[in-house]
Amino acid sequence: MIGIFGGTFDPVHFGHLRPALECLQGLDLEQLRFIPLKVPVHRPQPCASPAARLAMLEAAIADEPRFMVDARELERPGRSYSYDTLASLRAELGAQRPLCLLVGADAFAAFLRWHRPQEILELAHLVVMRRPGHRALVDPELEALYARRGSDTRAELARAPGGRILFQEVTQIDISATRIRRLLATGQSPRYLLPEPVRAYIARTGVYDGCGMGELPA
Ligand SMILES: Nc1ncnc2c1ncn2[C@@H]1O[C@H](COP(=O)(O)OP(=O)(O)OP(=O)(O)O)[C@@H](O)[C@H]1O
Ligand SMILES: O=C(O)c1ccc[n+]([C@@H]2O[C@H](COP(=O)([O-])O)[C@@H](O)[C@H]2O)c1
Repeated sequence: MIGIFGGTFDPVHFGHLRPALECLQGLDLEQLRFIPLKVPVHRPQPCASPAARLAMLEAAIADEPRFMVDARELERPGRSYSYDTLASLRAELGAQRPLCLLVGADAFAAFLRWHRPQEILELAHLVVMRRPGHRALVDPELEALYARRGSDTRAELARAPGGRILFQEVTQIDISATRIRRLLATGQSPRYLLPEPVRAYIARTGVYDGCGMGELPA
């Protein structure tokens, strides 16, 4: 099984990395691809450039052999729809290989408003990571989807290319990229919230200088 973890990663932090590693280990994934988006469908444009977010991701995962960065969304013009990304991965990896799309609880809560959600679920399994302060099953429609597609076992995911939804227990880490950008905007250090090479990259390049504070999630 291959894992796919899409995000803005503006910047990548330990709230991404530790839960992602626990999914990799818990589901015994062959590899986990971090896929930074280019043009968000659902939120304002990222503060750091695609090249900077890519460089920070590469620095963050360099020591974990089964982690890799996949830059296909950065190379594709237009909005970064997850459906398009999964369709292109499917074309490369074949119809049968199980794909697991990792999403945090907040991303999953909005899943039915994504572009072509039903088709996404045909192309891949969804692996939902709980996240502090966020509910995953937020409405009856999503609950109904989970009632039909929910799964508790890795074995069930391994048997099909996609179509199941699994909640993976992960360490709860209350870190967001918004909070890190706010610290930087107020001249405070983000040290220990993200990997040291990423912190050093930010300090060296000034990539977040002049970036707004952003809204903290409620
Ligand atoms: N602390 C965390 N715990 C679990 N999942 C997380 C955490 N932070 C982010 N994620 C998940 O990682 C994916 C990418 O998130 P993203 O890059 O938007 O990070 P973020 O910290 O939420 O950023 P921002 O604060 O800019 O919205 C999403 O599926 C999100 O739910
Ligand atoms: O394709 C969509 O319609 C869609 C809508 C919202 C979010 N996503 C994807 O969900 C992932 C997490 O998004 P975010 O904002 O939490 O970084 C990222 O890969 C987004 O491209 C995708």
